[in-house]
Amino acid sequence: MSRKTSRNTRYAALNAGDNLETRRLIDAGNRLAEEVARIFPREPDIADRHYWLETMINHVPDYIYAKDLEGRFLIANDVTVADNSLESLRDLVGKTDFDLHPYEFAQAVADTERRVIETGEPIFGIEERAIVTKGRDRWLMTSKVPLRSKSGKIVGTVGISRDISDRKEAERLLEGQARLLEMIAKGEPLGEFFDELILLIEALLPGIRGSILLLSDDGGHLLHGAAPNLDEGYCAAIHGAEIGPVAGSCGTAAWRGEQVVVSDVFADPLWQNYAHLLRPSGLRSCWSTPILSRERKVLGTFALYSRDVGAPSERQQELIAMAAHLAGIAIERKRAEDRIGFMAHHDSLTGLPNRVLFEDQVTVMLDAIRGRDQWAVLAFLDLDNFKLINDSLGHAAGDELLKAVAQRMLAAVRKSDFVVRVGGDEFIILLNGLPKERDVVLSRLEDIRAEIAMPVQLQGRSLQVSCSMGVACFPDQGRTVSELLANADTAMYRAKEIGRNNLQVFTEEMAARAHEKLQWQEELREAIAREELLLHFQPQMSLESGRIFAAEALLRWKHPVRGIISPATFIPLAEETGLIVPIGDWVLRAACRQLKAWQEAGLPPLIVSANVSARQFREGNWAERVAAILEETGLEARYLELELTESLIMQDVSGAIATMHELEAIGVHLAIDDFGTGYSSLSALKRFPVRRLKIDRSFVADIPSDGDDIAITSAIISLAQKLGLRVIAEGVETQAQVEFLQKAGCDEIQGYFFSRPLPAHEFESLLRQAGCDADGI
Ligand SMILES: Nc1nc2c(ncn2[C@@H]2O[C@@H]3COP(=O)(O)O[C@H]4[C@@H](O)[C@H](n5cnc6c(=O)[nH]c(N)nc65)O[C@@H]4COP(=O)(O)O[C@H]3[C@H]2O)c(=O)[nH]1
Repeated sequence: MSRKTSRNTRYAALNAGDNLETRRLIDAGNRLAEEVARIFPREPDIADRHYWLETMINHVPDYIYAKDLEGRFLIANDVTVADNSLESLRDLVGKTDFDLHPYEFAQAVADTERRVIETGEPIFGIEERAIVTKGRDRWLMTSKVPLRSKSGKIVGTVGISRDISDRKEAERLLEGQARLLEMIAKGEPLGEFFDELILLIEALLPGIRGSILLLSDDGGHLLHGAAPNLDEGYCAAIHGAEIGPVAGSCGTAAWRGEQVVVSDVFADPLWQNYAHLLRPSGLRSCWSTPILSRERKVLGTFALYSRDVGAPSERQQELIAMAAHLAGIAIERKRAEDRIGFMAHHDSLTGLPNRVLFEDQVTVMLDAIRGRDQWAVLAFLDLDNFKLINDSLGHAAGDELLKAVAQRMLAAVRKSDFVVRVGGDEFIILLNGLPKERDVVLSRLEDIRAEIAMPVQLQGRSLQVSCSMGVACFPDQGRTVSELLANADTAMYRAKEIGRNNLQVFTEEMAARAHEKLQWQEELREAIAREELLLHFQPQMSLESGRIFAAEALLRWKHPVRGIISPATFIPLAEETGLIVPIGDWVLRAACRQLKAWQEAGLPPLIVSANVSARQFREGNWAERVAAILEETGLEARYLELELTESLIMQDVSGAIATMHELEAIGVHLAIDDFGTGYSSLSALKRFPVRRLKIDRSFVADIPSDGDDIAITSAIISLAQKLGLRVIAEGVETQAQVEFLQKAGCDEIQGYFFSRPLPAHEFESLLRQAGCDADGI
């Protein structure tokens, strides 16, 4: 016995390797041998020994058996007999595995035993799937050693097999879970994931069939998810079934948000409307568990069907819970992915496709139309005065308006067309496959414009918003996406230029104008650096003293080719492009520097006034910039007057007043230019910290012949007097105008009557001649 023990130990060392089960098996054998040696007397009675041995092996839960050279069972312990569904050892002795099990398994066993017999070498720890005819299939870990006679001759085999089904199942579950998690991580299609999940559960629970149903977006119906081994007809019949308090296992589970176990579908009232559908399949029980989100909202159901009547076992419940949990993760993950994908390609406010999606798809759409006798029409669309609505009614109202407009556009186009929000209040509409007829195109687009212009109810008000459109047709007005976009943009620009609320189709002439404008813009950008800008000065005269008290600095551009260019030509461009900001700084610096130079040259005190554009004024730190320029040029603030147009102030009255106070605090004076054109209210005017009103040239021009202009001018003068403001009339050209203004009580005049704007040196001569008197400084 001790000799055998040491041999076994040696085998263990040789063959077991790292296999834990094998090692345990061998250790158990070794311990058994030692125990037998300890318990048995040295020379026991042979019958006792036989009995003891038999008792012992019958207590071992593993299968222990010996076979002859032909694989016939010679002896086996009780568990081997019982698990082969036999009554007694006698029923087993003399049988081979071919008598007991399916051919393939029996053959595999016979092959192993043959090897042991032929080599005389034992084999330890073979893992084999025992596919048995009777009883349940199981996984075994088997060791086989040669059975020898007393003389050492091999007369058969001895086998020990341990049922390792539980361990194998746990391993299989772990592997399956890992595979499923990997599928989730890789974002594999949900259908494939569900199939894999159900197949895993079905493999772990033989005879059971699984199904996954998904809750519809409206939350009222269950839709087919996966059921790889359920009858297709049954799946089709329950697809779209309504959920409710009496709606089979799944419909009821989704309705209640909790597991519904139906042990017998033919006896349970929950199945009254569905049982007949299941009858052909032979399935009897159905246990359905809701698949829940992290917030515990029902996403769908995971159901198991069994041929047996009954409820799930503890083990089955564990698997159901695991499967429903994994399905929930996969669905949520997929939805999050879909959401991210949607958000990356759509505008979050309106839900319309965004520019990314447009750029992804537009080429394909254009390619589809290429070669056909049709147009794809690309329209840029911009809401007119959207900013005003946004600023006055608030962003929430602006958002509502955008949503309403987006819906209207969508409703006005066909499914094959494309409406895109490019940003802010800008949209692109791509109409696909229109006949090449200008009238048809225009009428379609005008219909869309009319839809947009229908009143919208916002915050209890009825609002109407118009839009400007720029249009380019593929392929005639752009053969590539970028050409088409650029040309539609040019047409859109033109639509805005001619007063908004209209539609312009791209023309070559527009392109030429746009090109020319671009050139102007470049030249203007360089004009500052090339020192092509200069100032002219126009005197402002007091009607009381008849003397010059101020000079308005007026910008000129000395173009190397085009000669002197009037600011009326280039200031609008400078404002549009933002170049007015550096240009405005230059003007202010040059004006202050010139006045300081005149002061240092001994000329009497004089005010210099400069125009300020809206864009400059809106620069956040504008008052600081003015202060810095005064500091830099050394001019005292009280000699500087800034002319703000009435319309500039009216764009944002409270913001303008705040900036005006900042300027006032520095010591700079302010005047309102073009007064009378911007509809400032009397109450607003009272709040402006200004010193002077400048009557717009247009009212002065027809004085004294035009009665209306006389009335307006007189009203402005008396208004200014009442508010304690000085008033100056600009554009004064005639003696008659001067006389009228004098009589009306106007304080000051500016205009060709007295002098045109002059270059600095000529203005200086005029000053020296006429003298000056900056009263009130
Ligand atoms: N018909 C007529 N016109 C007269 C008479 N007296 C003066 N003018 C013109 O009227 C304009 C007065 O300037 P404004 O109303 O501020 O109108 C200015 C002002 O809005 C803008 N501007 C000029 N310089 C600057 C500047 O430095 N910055 C900004 N932002 N705008 C400027 O360009 C506009 C045009 O400037 P200019 O061409 O210099 O035109 C000047 C001046 O030459 C007259 O008796 N009859």
